Amino acid sequence: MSDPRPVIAVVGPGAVGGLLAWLLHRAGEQVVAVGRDRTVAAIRANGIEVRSEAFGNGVEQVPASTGIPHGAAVIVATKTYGLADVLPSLAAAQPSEVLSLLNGVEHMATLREALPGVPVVGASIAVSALRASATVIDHRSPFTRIEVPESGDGFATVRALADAGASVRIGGTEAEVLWAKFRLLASMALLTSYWREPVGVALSTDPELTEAVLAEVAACSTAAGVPATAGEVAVVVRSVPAGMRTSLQEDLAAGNPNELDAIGGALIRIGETNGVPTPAIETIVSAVGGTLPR
Ligand SMILES: NC(=O)C1=CN([C@@H]2O[C@H](COP(=O)(O)OP(=O)(O)OC[C@H]3O[C@@H](n4cnc5c(N)ncnc54)[C@H](OP(=O)(O)O)[C@@H]3O)[C@@H](O)[C@H]2O)C=CC1
Ligand SMILES: CC(C)(CO)C(=O)C(=O)O
Repeated sequence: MSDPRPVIAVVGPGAVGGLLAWLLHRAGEQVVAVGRDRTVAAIRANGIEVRSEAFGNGVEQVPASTGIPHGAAVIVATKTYGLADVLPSLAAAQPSEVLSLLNGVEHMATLREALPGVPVVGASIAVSALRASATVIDHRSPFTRIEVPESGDGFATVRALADAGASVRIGGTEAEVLWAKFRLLASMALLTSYWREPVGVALSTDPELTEAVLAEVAACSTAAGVPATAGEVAVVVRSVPAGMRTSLQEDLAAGNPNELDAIGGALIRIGETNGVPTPAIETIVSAVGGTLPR
């Protein structure tokens, strides 16, 4: 007899969460988009619309709620700065599992501390998605790749995402998965935000600064237990399409709340803890946001 499919709650139905909730609902999963009042009201009124070359265009009437159903299998897709606000309701819902798709490396400790006894796994997602409005999502990348560590093998959310059409790869430790994404994201996000240019121009404008950032990111990764060289980071970063922009850059340009602290701040904190100097990253963080960590 096959396992009954659990209710899946997507907490944070923005660009990433909305896209995944839409995909899951289209695939026939029992999915609920869990958000704040205005977004929930908008989804109830309009459904979630996705505009995507990869998946096609369409509206799905995804059920929406401000509360997490008890015992649900949860996908967390808030921004890092929104995580603290959802932790109490997440803990109260006693989820059967929690799959985090947040960018960054510091949030997993926070999640685990709030959810003792709950299976929690940190995965990463490579996708380019942007909200055109509260309920309309532009899926701009031809890919939607989710990297899940070995510990997430068997998660109902992972199986459902794969069945719904996301490209899911399972392998490695959580630290390896999160740092692989973080090394790429942090290098690109800091340089694109500093130069206010797409990746290609941001990497080539000041080669010395670029090399310094890549070396500091690699050194922090190594210090955190996931060895990497600047050369390895450079190969991955240089394989990204030159015209790509990052969500940190977009958020800073729009004056929106942003993940500068979860990206640059985290690297500076990791450097401080491990005796790794991060002068280039500090210069960029000060210049773009003035938000140096405590
Ligand atoms: N967009 C992308 O292409 C990519 C994003 N990521 C990562 O995925 C994560 C989500 O990003 P993204 O989807 O772009 O972000 P969005 O801002 O589009 O969506 C975030 C969602 O989280 C909700 N949220 C934020 N703060 C709170 C809060 N305090 N309480 C409850 N809900 C909250 C928002 O609520 P509301 O609806 O009320 O605004 C929104 O629904 C981030 O860590 C990002 O770095 C990773 C790869 C690519
Ligand atoms: C790496 C990138 C640009 C796309 O996946 C991203 O995660 C972001 O901009 O937040």
